[in-house]
Amino acid sequence: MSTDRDPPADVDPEVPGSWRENPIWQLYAEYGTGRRYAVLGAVATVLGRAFGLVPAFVIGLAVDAIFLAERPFAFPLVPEAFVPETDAEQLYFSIAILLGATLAGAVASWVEDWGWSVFAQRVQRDLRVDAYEHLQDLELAYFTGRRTGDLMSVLNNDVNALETFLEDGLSATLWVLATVGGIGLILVGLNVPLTAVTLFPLPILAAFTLVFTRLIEPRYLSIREEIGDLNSRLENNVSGIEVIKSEGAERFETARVAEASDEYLAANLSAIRVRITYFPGLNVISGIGFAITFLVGGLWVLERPPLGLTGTLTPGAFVTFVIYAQQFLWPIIRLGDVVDDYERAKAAGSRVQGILSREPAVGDRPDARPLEVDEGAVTYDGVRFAYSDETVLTDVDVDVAGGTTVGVVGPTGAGKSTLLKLLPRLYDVDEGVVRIDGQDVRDVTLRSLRRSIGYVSQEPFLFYGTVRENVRYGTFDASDEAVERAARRAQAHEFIRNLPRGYDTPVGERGVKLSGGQRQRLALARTMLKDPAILVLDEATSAVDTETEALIQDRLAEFAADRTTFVIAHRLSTVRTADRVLVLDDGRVVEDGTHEGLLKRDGLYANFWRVQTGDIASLPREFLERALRRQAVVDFDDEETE
Ligand SMILES: Nc1ncnc2c1ncn2[C@@H]1O[C@H](COP(=O)(O)OP(=O)(O)OP(=O)(O)O)[C@@H](O)[C@H]1O
Repeated sequence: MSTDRDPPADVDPEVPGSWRENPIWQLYAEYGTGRRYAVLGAVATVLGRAFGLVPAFVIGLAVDAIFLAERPFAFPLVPEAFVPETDAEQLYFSIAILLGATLAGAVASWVEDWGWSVFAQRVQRDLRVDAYEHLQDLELAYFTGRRTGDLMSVLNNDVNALETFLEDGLSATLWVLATVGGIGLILVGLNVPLTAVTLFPLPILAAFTLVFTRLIEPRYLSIREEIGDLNSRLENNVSGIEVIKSEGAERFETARVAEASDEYLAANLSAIRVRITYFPGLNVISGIGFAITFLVGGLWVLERPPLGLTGTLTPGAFVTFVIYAQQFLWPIIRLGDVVDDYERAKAAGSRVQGILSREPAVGDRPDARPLEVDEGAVTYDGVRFAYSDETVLTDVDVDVAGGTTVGVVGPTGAGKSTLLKLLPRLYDVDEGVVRIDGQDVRDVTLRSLRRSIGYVSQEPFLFYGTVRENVRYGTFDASDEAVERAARRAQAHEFIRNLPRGYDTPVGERGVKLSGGQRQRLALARTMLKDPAILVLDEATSAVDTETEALIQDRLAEFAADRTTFVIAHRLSTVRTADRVLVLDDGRVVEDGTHEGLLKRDGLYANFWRVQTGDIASLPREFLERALRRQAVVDFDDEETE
């Protein structure tokens, strides 16, 4: 089964050998539903090539039959009755066939492009939607372990690379086969020995192409790596522009971008050096081959067959040979491109497959039932949890009666957020059980579970859209009145009204910039509209000023009265009125009671209270020493100071 420690999306999984396991084949088998378009494209490709070969043949025939009278004016597929008799008529007939073939070639080319494009575009669309749907079903841990840029590049660049290959690569392969096959057939029909001479450079061209592919492959790979680094740097810098400016780090960053660009440049130049040698090399080889055909054919027409060859060669057949011999070069060059596109598409396909074949670690069990919330009682029973190697929660046993408001406090990194992320199964426990009204959260459907829990985080995310759309997010059928009611309850209505277009003001990326406190209030409104049975507020009001917080608290108390509510807060005044306060330290629940009770107990909570009421002088020395040690652990986490 997959784990957190799987390779990131930009690392190609091993591609198995059998063609059935080839990622392009697998994706084609699954998504190539528009196959009839591909078949249409293929037929048009072959026909188009056939029409494309007609002119050289007709010119050769016209030279021989009309001008030199060396052979009869006869076409392979045209009945004799249709062929005119006089030279002038034969010339017009030849021109008519040339024009007809050109026209038919144009129609075939249109059908070819249309068929292949529709086929490839459909695969691209279906594959992207499917890969996205699958990706969003994967557990949160999958996302936190990966760079956003990598995942974006799978959904964008890799899916596009596949589309390019399906659209251009497959048709180009057929085009090459049809060209070489068609020319070969005609040449063999005209003169077998000279065909052998004309085809002579083919194996040399193929070997030369193979060497080129071997040399260029690692260079292309290194270009992809360098562009990945450069993109990550640019993406990071654009997101962090505020820090760059406030730290006056523009020159430093320009130098870093220049450095990444230099590496990209070097990688590109290295590939360019190989590529620009390849194409002239192809020209030289095929040019020599062409010259040999010209020489042998020329001598043959002028005097007699050279090199001990036998048979006849008419001047017209010689012209046809010369034209076709030149046309051999292009299929080979195109084949080089196809091989290149194929390699790229195979790597891209295996990355897309990497996402599609991954089973979500957090998902519905086959027999999952909808969650039934009655009281809203929450139980943590012997819970242990670790993010990969680091154990964050140990032996957590908590019983919360339905309708209770529970404050959760503790030093930074104690595991408060993690504890509550286990409730909507953003992560699954490693040991123990989390229950809601006696039902293991892993036994119920994710949809019903998450509908029943409202989770407001410290840094709420706003989608690009209007304020109204953001509040309505998740409760998509809510009326405008309901949206406004929720906003009033979250103390957001007043500031929304003062925005340029009120509830219709665009926010989120590229929208009006809202303050941290305003964003938090929109997120609260979103949750209040959802009206969940269980509410989790994770530092949900940390960014609002104390005066607004007091107002929000008042409304929240009313909202939380009949539902189970967890409130994580550093500001202890926020949890003071809670029915119960859990104090977490180093992944364990170390204190549990009411505000008054915990003050009397004179433990960790009481010391936090002293800090917040400014009574630093009466803090025990031991508390300060522990705080210092804890800071060291938080700051230098990987050095394991404790
Ligand atoms: N997605 C994650 N992947 C790996 N480790 C994580 C992840 N999220 C949190 N942690 C680690 O787990 C520990 C507990 O984090 P958590 O956010 O639950 O603490 P917290 O008590 O809510 O802290 P704070 O008060 O600072 O928000 C920390 O050491 C943190 O570094």
